[in-house]
Amino acid sequence: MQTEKEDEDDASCEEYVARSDFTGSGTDQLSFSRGDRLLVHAKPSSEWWWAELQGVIGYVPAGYLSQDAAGEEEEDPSIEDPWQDEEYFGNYGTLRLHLEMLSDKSRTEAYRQVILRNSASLSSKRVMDLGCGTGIISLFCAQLARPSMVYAVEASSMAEYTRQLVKQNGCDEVVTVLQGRAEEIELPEQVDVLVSEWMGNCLLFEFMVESVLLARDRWLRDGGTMWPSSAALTLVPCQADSYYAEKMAFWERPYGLDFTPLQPLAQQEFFTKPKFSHIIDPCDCLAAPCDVISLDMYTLQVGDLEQMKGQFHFCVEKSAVFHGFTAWFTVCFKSLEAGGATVELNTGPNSGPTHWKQTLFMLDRPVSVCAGDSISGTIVLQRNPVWRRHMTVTLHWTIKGSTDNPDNAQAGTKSFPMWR
Ligand SMILES: N=C(N)NC/C=C/[C@H]1O[C@@H](n2cnc3c(N)ncnc32)[C@H](O)[C@@H]1O
Repeated sequence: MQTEKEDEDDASCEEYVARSDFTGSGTDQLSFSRGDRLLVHAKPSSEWWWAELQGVIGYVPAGYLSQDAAGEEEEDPSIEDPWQDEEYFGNYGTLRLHLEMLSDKSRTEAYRQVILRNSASLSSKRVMDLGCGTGIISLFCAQLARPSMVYAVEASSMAEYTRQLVKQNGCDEVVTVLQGRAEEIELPEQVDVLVSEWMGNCLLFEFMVESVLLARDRWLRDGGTMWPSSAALTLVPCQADSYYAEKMAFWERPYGLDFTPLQPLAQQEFFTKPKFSHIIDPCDCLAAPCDVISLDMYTLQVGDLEQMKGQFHFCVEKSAVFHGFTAWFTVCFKSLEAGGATVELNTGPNSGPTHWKQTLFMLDRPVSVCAGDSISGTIVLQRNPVWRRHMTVTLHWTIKGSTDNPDNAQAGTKSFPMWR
């Protein structure tokens, strides 16, 4: 028999259904699986609610929950595969993306340098190459070092060709190709080194990093090495005159006509999403770039990926038009030898070009800034609760003049879906 208080409590509780798995991080977040029915006790914020599942209480991301009207589990047919694996691995079953990655000398040479500089220490080591693609990293291991075994794991149909490449290059004694998702395959043993080239645009897009963390927890021995060992997302305020002219100013006087009524459409169409494969010229940077998010691949947890937050404070170095922010990433590979040299792969404007290039986030309206002004704020990478390879990047910024009094500060915020 429920007491009046319990009735009252239940009355204030609402039942929700989880639309996707969620792995909580920290003690106060509640983990759950898709289809779980949670009792929401309170909604302290629009993002995080206080909920209960089988007697356990904790914070849950509100975006993961839906209140299906009829009460039975209505599966949204459009969300048949939140990881879009069919399309994702389908793409990697063709050569286009592998050719792009292999043609990227900065990227591929960086991994080759890691193997070369650690070749002595790699002797008799067991290596897992997660998402090996055509197997280039595994072939470097067999060609430049003497590991005892390399498990080259590849989920797409490319794996059968990778097996041929391994045999064609006389590496089949050392390299074993396993076709399947890293989360599902079984290795005969733990490994000493987990190497993977998992970085997506803005570092995290595609969220292949989740697969790397799950494999780390399952197959990397204690004290084993993660390659990359760390990663950092870098941000800088920038001018983007040519992009702005091409997409927005163009409508001012095409062929002597006034097409400015189309500019709101242009803003919506060209500036709502980030511009992948932007190439920023170092002189477009309005301030010294700064690392806004840093990942330690030994301690990072899957739950941490739901929301990554960073802060920035830029001192504007030259008077210019502030069109937006540009982001890129750097990964580091620590040496297998204590004190050995770290190899770095930097995808920024002062390093060799890579296939990632940089990512440009255009403001809705450019702002003129002067040397000495400050641009400070936060960046939030919010993982999409349903489409698990996607995220939204939200920037909050405040521009303060060096001379103006503080209440002349200009604040702004904008969210950029990548891509849903
Ligand atoms: N975006 C960048 N940089 N690299 C993407 C690299 C992706 C490669 O790794 C494979 N891959 C991705 N995730 C997994 C997984 N969980 N298990 C096995 N293979 C996987 C893809 O099929 C591509 O061949």
